[in-house]
Amino acid sequence: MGQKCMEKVSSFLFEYDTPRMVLVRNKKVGLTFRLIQLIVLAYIIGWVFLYEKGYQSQDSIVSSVSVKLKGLTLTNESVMGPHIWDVVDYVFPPQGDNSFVVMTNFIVTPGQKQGTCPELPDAGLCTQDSDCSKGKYSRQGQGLMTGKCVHFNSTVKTCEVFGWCPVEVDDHVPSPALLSEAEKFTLFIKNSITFPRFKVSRRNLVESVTKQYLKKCTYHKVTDSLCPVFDLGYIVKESGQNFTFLAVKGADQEQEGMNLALYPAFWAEAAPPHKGGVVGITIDWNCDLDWPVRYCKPIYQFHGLYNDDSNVSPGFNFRYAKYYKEDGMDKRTLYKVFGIRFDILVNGKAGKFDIIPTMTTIGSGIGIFGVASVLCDLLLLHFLQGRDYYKQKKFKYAEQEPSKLHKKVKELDNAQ
Ligand SMILES: Nc1ncnc2c1ncn2[C@@H]1O[C@H](COP(=O)(O)OP(=O)(O)OP(=O)(O)O)[C@@H](O)[C@H]1O
Repeated sequence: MGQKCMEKVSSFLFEYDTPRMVLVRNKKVGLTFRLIQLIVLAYIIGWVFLYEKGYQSQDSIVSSVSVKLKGLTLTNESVMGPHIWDVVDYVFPPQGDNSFVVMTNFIVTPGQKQGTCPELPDAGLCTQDSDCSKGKYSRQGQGLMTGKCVHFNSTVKTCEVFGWCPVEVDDHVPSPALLSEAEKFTLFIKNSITFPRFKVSRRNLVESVTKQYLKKCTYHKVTDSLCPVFDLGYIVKESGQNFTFLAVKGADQEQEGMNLALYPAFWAEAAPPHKGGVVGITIDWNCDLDWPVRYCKPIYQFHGLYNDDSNVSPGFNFRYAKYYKEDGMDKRTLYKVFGIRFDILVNGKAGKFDIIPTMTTIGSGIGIFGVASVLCDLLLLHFLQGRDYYKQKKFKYAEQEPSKLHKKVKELDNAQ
């Protein structure tokens, strides 16, 4: 018993078993094997290592964006007269968030005060007082109904409401847009990023953007691709939209019966099929930190968002009011603002050499080499003409144990 045990231990310690290989001298199989190995090698080195940088570990980006706009424009419409607009007047919110609206058009309702006045016909007509439920408001209404049905004009009667009077009339949107000059406004984007894992921080004001350059540069995708000052018109054009149309209602052409025939033919031709008043500005940072950090630079891209073909609620608008006191009474000027919304999004990742992904990639690469043997075995044992011969050579066949011999072995075992 003890001797058997010793034998097992010594065979465990002092023996090494290795699989026996069959060397096949066949040109077809040999060439196929090398070809597959070559393809696998090219895939591992070319794609996995060089293109996908399988030797690097990755980190995602943490970022912050702030903006500043500059530009002036003059409007001269009937209600307000000559009026100059600067950045404080046309950017919402003015604090420089990464998502903001630039006003391009508006409907102004001056001198509103709390009181009673007839509702607009849009909110519903009436014929008698009982059509107007006191204290209620209609969905499209601008005040609470007083319960009276009054003349809106000589032909139409609407419910009287208690609200900010006179009510806003917004069925005529100025066209061309009042602030169409907004196309020339400039947008300055400041973007700070960090890759916390690699402890690398960068700004979009990279080494080549000096104080002097910043004062006079304007972004152009070919000539000034690192300048962080952008013309709004250029951004909208690059996003595949048409500023002139977008500015009217914050929506592209063909919206709500805009008659293209009224516009010069080249506008209609130039206008792409996009609609919607939202422009996405993306800043991409893809940094290979095995190289000096100065090569880590932002790439700006512009996208037209809301590009659907729906005619329902096109564009972008909201209301805001400026309040003042006149003769001891609270009054306000109401603005329905049409604008273009800009959303700045930052994407990016950084990679740096790391031994763990390198070893993992090499390991999986070696594993993929096994594919060559599997495919060549398939070819050799199932498709080649001499497949039976190769099977004979590859496999050692063992028939079932002869029963007599089996008995003898058992007897010997028992005798021991
Ligand atoms: N929207 C913009 N368009 C063009 N240039 C801009 C814009 N915003 C800022 N700049 C210029 O970029 C530089 C850096 O701007 P920053 O806001 O840091 O300085 P600033 O002196 O406070 O700017 P400013 O007082 O001119 O608004 C300044 O020269 C500024 O004039």
